[in-house]
This record gives sequence, C-alpha cells and structure tokens, in this order.
Amino acid sequence: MKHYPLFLDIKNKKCLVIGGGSVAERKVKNLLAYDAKVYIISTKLNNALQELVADGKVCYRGTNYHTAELDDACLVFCATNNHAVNSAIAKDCAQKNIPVNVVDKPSLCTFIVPSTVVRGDLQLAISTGGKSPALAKVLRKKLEADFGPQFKEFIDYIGNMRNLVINNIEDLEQRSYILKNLVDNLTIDLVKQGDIEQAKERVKSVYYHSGLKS
Ligand SMILES: C[C@@]1(CC(=O)O)c2cc3[nH]c(cc4nc(cc5[nH]c(cc(n2)[C@H]1CCC(=O)O)[C@@](C)(CC(=O)O)[C@@H]5CCC(=O)O)C(CC(=O)O)=C4CCC(=O)O)c(CCC(=O)O)c3CC(=O)O
Ligand SMILES: NC(=O)C1=CN([C@@H]2O[C@H](COP(=O)(O)OP(=O)(O)OC[C@H]3O[C@@H](n4cnc5c(N)ncnc54)[C@H](O)[C@@H]3O)[C@@H](O)[C@H]2O)C=CC1
Repeated sequence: MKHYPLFLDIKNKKCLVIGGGSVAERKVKNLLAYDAKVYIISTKLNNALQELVADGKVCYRGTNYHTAELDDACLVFCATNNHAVNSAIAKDCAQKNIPVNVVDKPSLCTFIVPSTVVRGDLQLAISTGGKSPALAKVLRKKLEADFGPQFKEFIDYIGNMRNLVINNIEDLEQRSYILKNLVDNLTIDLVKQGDIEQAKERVKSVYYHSGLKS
C-alpha cells in the first residue's frame, strides 16, 4: 500500500492527457465530470475524443509532446500505448513534482485512479493498489447496486441537518452527541430500501428528541 487516498478539487485546473485511445477517453470523461480544463496531446484521437474536441469540451494540443506542455498542469496522464513515451513523460513530471498517472506502469504512477460510486456528494472510492483493477470494477458494481441513486438526496438531507445542528445547538457536548448519532445502520438500511421519508424521520427524531440531553 503506497498511495494516500484523497479527494481533489480540479475545477478549472489544467489536466494534461497524452494519448487518444479508449483508456485516455475514460480518463478524460472522468476529468470533465469534475470540471477540469482538459488538454490532450496524441498522434491520433478516437471518435469520442474527436467529438469532445469539436464540441470545445477539451483542448487538443496536437501530436507532439514537449516539456513546456507540462507548465501549470495540476495532473498528468500518460495514456499512450507506447511505454517509452509514457515513461519519459513520467520522468519529466517527477522532476517538476507534478502528480502523474502512467496507465501501463503502476510503479511510475505518483497517483492512481480509483473506481468510484458517485451519489452526489457521497462518493465511494475503491482501490486495489493496482493489484486488480478488474476487482475494483466488480466491487464498484456491487456497491452501486447496494447504494442506489437515492443516496444523493439523502446525503443532501443529512448535510442540511448537520448545518441545522451546528447553527442551533451551542452546547458543544450536546452538539457532538447529536452529530455522532444522526445516522445509524437502520437509517442506512431504510435509504437502501428506498424508504427515504422514513429515513429522514429517523434523522429528525435524533435532532428533536433523543439527542437533546437535559
Ligand atoms: C494502476 C492503475 C493506474 C491508473 O490507470 O490509474 C491501473 C493500471 C492498469 N489497468 C489495467 C487494466 C485494466 N484496467 C481496468 C479498469 C480500470 N482501471 C482503473 C485504474 C487503474 N488501472 C489504476 C489502479 C486502480 C486500482 O486497482 O487501485 C479504473 C479503476 C479507473 C479508471 O481507469 O478510470 C478502471 C475501472 C473503472 C470502473 O469501471 O469502475 C480494466 C477493466 C476493464 O477495462 O473492464 C482492466 C483490464 C482487467 C485487468 O487487467 O484487471 C492494466 C493492464 C493493461 C494491459 O493489459 O496492458 C494496468 C497496468 C498494469 O497493471 O500494469
Ligand atoms: N490503466 C488502465 O486502466 C488501463 C491501461 N491499459 C494500458 O493503456 C494503454 C493504452 O490503451 P488504449 O487506450 O486502449 O490504447 P490505444 O491503442 O487505443 O490508444 C493509444 C493512443 O496513444 C496514442 N499515441 C501513441 N504513441 C504516441 C505518442 N508518441 N505521442 C502521443 N500519442 C501517442 C495513439 O495515437 C492512440 O491514440 C495500453 O497500452 C495498456 O497497456 C489498458 C487498459 C486499462
């Protein structure tokens, strides 16, 4: 285990992808989902990437990589099918301290991309440390089935409820008690079953009744 897990804000940040095949496409689409400014360099672009360029969603920087392309990059993805090219760019990134992902050589990655389940602000990220991306994908599908789309609404509700508690309960001990008890397994099970209203009622009751110690 060598990679530290974190969630990064890449909105409007330059992210450079070298390569234009299906792996580059997956990385690009994921970056766009988080509002990054995506730049691509590749000898060829597949159809999906050509469309993204034509629609102005990503900036195509041509076929040739130069170190100057790394300027201001927040993340770099070496996603060509040419190992020598990927490794050379990774070396440049290492020298400039720019986080780099090398799709064909986990040992050269300073960051790796997890498999994710996204339910609004609730995100579950799975990594196998590169040992089995296929397993990460299988687990992602299992978790997607377990944590349905309704969790988006629920996480927003819990977030609002937490703010309510923070804004209205001055006693720090009481506040902490309520916050720690806002959700339990039974509530999560209700959300999983799609019974959001009942789940919300349980959360509310922690705030209005059981949490309020005298
Ligand atoms: C190290 C890492 C670096 C990185 O890319 O970030 C890496 C490396 C490599 N992947 C390879 C293969 C495959 N990768 C996938 C899929 C995904 N790969 C992703 C991440 C990662 N892949 C990082 C580690 C993540 C971790 O485990 O912690 C996911 C999670 C995220 C994403 O890419 O967006 C995404 C699933 C998203 C989803 O659907 O949920 C599939 C499955 C499929 O395509 O159906 C296969 C084929 C099956 C297999 O090999 O297991 C190969 C061999 C290439 C070759 O054979 O030449 C290498 C290189 C090597 O291992 O040497
Ligand atoms: N990390 C991951 O999740 C996975 C990684 N892989 C690895 O990723 C590599 C790429 O896979 P695909 O996208 O399917 O390959 P692909 O063959 O579809 O695309 C390769 C792309 O690299 C570009 N390219 C080649 N040489 C270049 C250069 N010198 N400069 C700029 N661009 C160049 C090509 O024009 C092409 O667009 C594979 O070789 C494989 O080892 C494969 C599956 C999953």
